[in-house]
Amino acid sequence: MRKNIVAGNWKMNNNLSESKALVKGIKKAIKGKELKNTRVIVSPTYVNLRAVVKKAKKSAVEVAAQNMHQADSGAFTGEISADMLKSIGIKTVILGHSERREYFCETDEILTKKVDQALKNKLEIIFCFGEKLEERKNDKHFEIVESQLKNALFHLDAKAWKNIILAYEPVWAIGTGETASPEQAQEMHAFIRKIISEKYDAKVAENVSILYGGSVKPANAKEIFSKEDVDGGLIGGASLKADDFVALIDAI
Ligand SMILES: O=C[C@H](O)COP(=O)(O)O
Repeated sequence: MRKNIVAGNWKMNNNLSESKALVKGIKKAIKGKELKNTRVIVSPTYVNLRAVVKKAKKSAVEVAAQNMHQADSGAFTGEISADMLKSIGIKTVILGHSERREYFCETDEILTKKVDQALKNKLEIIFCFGEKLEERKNDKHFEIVESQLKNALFHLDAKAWKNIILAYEPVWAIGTGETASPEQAQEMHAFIRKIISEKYDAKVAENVSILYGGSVKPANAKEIFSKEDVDGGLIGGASLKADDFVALIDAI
């Protein structure tokens, strides 16, 4: 059975003490809570990963990296490898976030390499994708999403999908305050499950968690998360305050 997931992407926010305080707050707030079928993940910036992993120890909070490089090692100044992440206790990595695609020129081709590299290193992937506003306006959103998934993930065999979490994030809804309606999210998530089922089988499609991301906050989370094919959220802004983030966990 697939899991619900509430994942906080802290992006380029929180210095060391802020990161430690935030994870401590989340850890304290969820202690003793019955999380049932829900995973809680936070994703600090690289330099704070180790400290957050340490603070999150002996709690239900898992820690993910926001990115990694596709090569094993070598002359790639400023980059981080899968092996480095693993060596500090990281088991999950976010790949393909629209900010990486937009500001750091990450193409489907590069993302395919990153996906393969992560899986080769036994890292679980939260794979992000989603259409831009123009694409939605021109009714191209299904086509775009399908091509993003096909290009970076459909070369994988069915077994590999055990280590894939999908995060549908319409670019027009990220950090804008504008959320996809629960119906728009459900429509897209059902479409995603359908194309995975067609490519693989119903079991793979049913077992993959599909998160929604884009201006999810305590006020709208319950309605979005209640949709059948929405298995939680990848949260930006609202993951930066422990109270808000925990309210989202409660909304599942
Ligand atoms: O990774 C998270 C998404 O980009 C959503 O960000 P947001 O909740 O601030 O809109």
